Amino acid sequence: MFADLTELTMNAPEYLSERLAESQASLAENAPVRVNMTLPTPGELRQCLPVSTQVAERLPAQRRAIHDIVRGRDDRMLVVVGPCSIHDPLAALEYARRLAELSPRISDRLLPVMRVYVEKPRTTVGWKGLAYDPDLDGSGDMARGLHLSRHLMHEVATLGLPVATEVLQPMLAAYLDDLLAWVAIGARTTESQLHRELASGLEAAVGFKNATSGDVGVAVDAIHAAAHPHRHFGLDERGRPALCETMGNSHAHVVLRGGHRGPNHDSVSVRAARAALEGAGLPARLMVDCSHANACKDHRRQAEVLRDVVAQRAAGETSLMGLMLESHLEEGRQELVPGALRHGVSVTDPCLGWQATEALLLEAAERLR
Ligand SMILES: O=C[C@H](O)[C@H](O)COP(=O)(O)O
Ligand SMILES: C=C(OP(=O)(O)O)C(=O)O
Repeated sequence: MFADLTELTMNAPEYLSERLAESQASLAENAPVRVNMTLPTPGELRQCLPVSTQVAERLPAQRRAIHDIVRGRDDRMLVVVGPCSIHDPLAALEYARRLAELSPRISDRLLPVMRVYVEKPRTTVGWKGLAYDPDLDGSGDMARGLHLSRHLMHEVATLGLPVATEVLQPMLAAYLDDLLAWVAIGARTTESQLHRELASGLEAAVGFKNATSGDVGVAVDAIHAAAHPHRHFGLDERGRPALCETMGNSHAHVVLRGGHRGPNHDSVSVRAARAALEGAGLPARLMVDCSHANACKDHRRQAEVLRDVVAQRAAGETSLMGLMLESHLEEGRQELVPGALRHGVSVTDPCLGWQATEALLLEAAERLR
C-alpha cells in the first residue's frame, strides 16, 4: 500500500493528461484564458482507480451512520478531524492509521471521520491544495493532483475510516464522490447556488459553514436550497456537458465556524442558530468547527472550544451533533517552502498535533459517556 503510494507520488500518471498540440494551444495565445492541457474525465479516473469491493460495500453503511447522527437517530457526536489540507499523502496516511487505531476506543460516543481536504479556498491567493498543485511549486499538475487525491482517499477508506472533504470546484465532485462519506461546503461558498445544487445531488451528508462574516442565515438558506430537487448544468462521466437532475439532500446541516465578529460556539450563539433553523422549519442540528474563527486561528484554542461544546451537549443541548478539528501529526503550521518542509506539519492553517488530538478525543468520549 505505502510502496504503491510512494511510487505514485514520484511518477506522474502521464497517460491521464494530454498537452494540446502547439497549434491548438497557440490559437488562444492572446486570450485571457489559455487551455493547454486536457484532464482525465471522471469516468477515466474512476476506471484507472476503481473502488475496491470492500470500500464500496462499506460506504453506504458509513453514510447511513452519519445520516443517523445528523437526524438525531443516533446520539453519538460526529467528529470531522484531520489536517487542514493534504500536502503530503504519506503523512496523511500515517495520520489515518493513527485515527483508525483510535476510532474503536471512542466509537461508542464519537464517530470519527477523517478530513482529506485536497482543495483549499483562499482569502486572496495562495496554494490551492493537492488536487491543484501536488508538487507544491506552482507547476499545477492537476492530472496528477486528481489521481493522488482519489488514490489517497481510497487508501484512507481502505483503513475503514469514513472520508470527508470540502468540495470547492463543483466539477471535482464527479471524480471523488463515490469515496465521500461527508462533504463540507466552505464559508466562502455557502451562498453559491452552484454549491447548493451540487449538495442537492450528493448521497453524503453535507455541512454548510456559516459565512466568514459570521452570518448563519446564509447556511440556513443553503440547507433549504440543498434539500430541494434541482436541474443544473454539469458534466457526465465522459466529461460532456449535461443536464443534471438532483433529488435533494435531506442531510444537510449547519457548521458554526465563527466569523469576523468572533467565535459562535458559545451557548447564546448556539441557541440563536437553533432558533434560526427552527424558524425556517428545518431540523435544529449543528456541528461546531473548533478551528477557524472559533479558535481565532490559534490551534491551541480548539481544545477550549471542543470542551465548551461537549459541556453544552452533556448539559442537554442535543442540537449539537458534531465537531470539527484541524489536526495533523505535529502541531502548528509552517510556510510552504518546497524542499524545507517538516514532516506532518500543516502548510495552511495551524493544527493540533496528534498527541493533543488523541487526548482530547478520549476526554470528550469519556465526558459524553
Ligand atoms: O482552512 C483554511 C483556511 O482558513 C482557508 O483556506 C483560507 O485560508 P487563507 O485565509 O490563508 O487564504
Ligand atoms: C476552509 C475551511 O473552513 P472555512 O470554510 O470555515 O474557512 C476548512 O475547513 O478547511
